[in-house]
Amino acid sequence: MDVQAEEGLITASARVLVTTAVPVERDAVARAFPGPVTEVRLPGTLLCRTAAGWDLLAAGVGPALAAASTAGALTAAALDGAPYDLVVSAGIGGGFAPEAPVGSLVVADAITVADLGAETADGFVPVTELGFGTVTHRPPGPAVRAVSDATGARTGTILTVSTVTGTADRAAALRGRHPGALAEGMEGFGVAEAAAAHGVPALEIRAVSNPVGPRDRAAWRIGDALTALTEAFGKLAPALESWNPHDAHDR
Ligand SMILES: O=C(O)c1cccc(C(=O)CC[C@H]2O[C@@H](n3cnc4c(=O)[nH]cnc43)[C@H](O)[C@@H]2O)c1
Repeated sequence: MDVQAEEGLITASARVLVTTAVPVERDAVARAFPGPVTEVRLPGTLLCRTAAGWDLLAAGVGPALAAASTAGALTAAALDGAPYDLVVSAGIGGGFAPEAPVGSLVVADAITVADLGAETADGFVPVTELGFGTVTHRPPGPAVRAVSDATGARTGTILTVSTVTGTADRAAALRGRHPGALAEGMEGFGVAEAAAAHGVPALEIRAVSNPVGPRDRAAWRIGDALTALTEAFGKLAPALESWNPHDAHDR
């Protein structure tokens, strides 16, 4: 161990857990890594470990299952004496026009749950204004910049929703409440909640497969988004390898 490592200034390669919703997204991430992928069975779940040591988890669709699966993997790693340094929630998502067109990439500087709260006669009230909970997790700035610089991803808020937006009115309402929103998905906030419970920083990265707005399944470009996801991880993995987890709280 060199002097810098002893002083904790530089760590060995960060231990990274990447969560996706479904196996096809996990496999798109895996294609970015050279070498074989090995399977690691955990109680109730299956990790895919790349030759670079990154663990990939298809954690399920929606914030609840994503949180439960991510928490399980984090707990297993901690009990094994090899806790993760970083969790990355990744997948396809909806993009708000015109800033995040189909095929583009977004990295979150805020991971915000859009529909956790109460409906009132005066409109939606987030759970924090009711006096409890959290609605936003803020990823570490240096890691967000490393991803953005490496991949060209736009940086902004990624919303987590339990119901996919399907109308122009709903899209406009979300943008009205969250002017910095560039994309929406269904898992990021759940993953970030699990990571926060373990004191581990979290990122969210979405490759845009469809516009947020009126439902139009013919407009989905899932293949293009999965290709963008593979290309993004090919660039961001080396960038995050040199990111120091001790910078996690440095904005
Ligand atoms: O049936 C529909 O109209 C519809 C439109 C978009 C997405 C879906 C899904 O069921 C996919 C959910 C899955 O993919 C992520 N995702 C992709 N696009 C979006 C979106 O526009 N809004 C929210 N989530 C999206 C999501 O993270 C899930 O993993 C159905």
